[in-house]
Amino acid sequence: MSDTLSPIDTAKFVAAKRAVEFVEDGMKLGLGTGSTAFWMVRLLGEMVRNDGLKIVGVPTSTRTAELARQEGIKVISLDEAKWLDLTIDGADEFDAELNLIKGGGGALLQEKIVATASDQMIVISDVSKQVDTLGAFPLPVEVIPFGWQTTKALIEETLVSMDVLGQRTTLRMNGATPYVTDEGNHIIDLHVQRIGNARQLALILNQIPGVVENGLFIDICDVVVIGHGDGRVETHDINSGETTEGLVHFAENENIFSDMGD
Ligand SMILES: O=C[C@H](O)[C@H](O)[C@H](O)COP(=O)(O)O
Repeated sequence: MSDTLSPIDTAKFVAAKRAVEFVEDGMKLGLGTGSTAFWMVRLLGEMVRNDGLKIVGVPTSTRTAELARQEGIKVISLDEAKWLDLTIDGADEFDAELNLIKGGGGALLQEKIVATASDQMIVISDVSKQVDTLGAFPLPVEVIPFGWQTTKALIEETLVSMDVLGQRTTLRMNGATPYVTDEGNHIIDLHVQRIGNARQLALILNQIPGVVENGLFIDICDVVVIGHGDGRVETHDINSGETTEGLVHFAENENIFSDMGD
């Protein structure tokens, strides 16, 4: 459908384009992180500059804060906002109940705080992230650097005690050094293959000393907008049970594609 974007980027773009239709004047928005959320922030920037949309945004990472400012979106802190109308963010996996794995880009902690402090969370995703059971994507767990090897061992013991299929854990690296999150923490990725009881695992992981937060988002997401490479979008609302389908039209020469940077 698009000569400018690959099918995967088209899918991400159309999901974002449909999701920003939920945004209304005066809203306080949570701004997600990642390659799908990138389009959402770009589109909101256009709406602010061209249509006079009045919003304030609470970013979920330093990357998103920088992009939002570049786009002319007024950025405030969560403490200034206190509560948000809507958060739009990507995900690494989502299931039929709209439970999620997030944190592939390392931003899960701020993302979970921001999404939880929102009346509504919309996930934007390409169709490849839809799964029957969460867990094929390695589950990120944010840990404090102090004693991280002990925390990692405790996480592995927990996986064994819960009989989780696949108990390998790896410290996320950034080249030769451990990856460091915006909060100065590390991330341990859990290669569990399949998470039978995501609700229970999310609770138990957070009880391990040294664990700050895990990437399982349970009962937080309200709506998922799924984009396809041919421009189709599906929207599922978990609260109303409503599902809609449509086609998002966009012009190849939209300004938004002219300075994509990367
Ligand atoms: O930490 C990163 C976030 O949870 C992202 O929303 C998630 O990894 C999906 O990112 P992307 O849209 O780039 O696939």
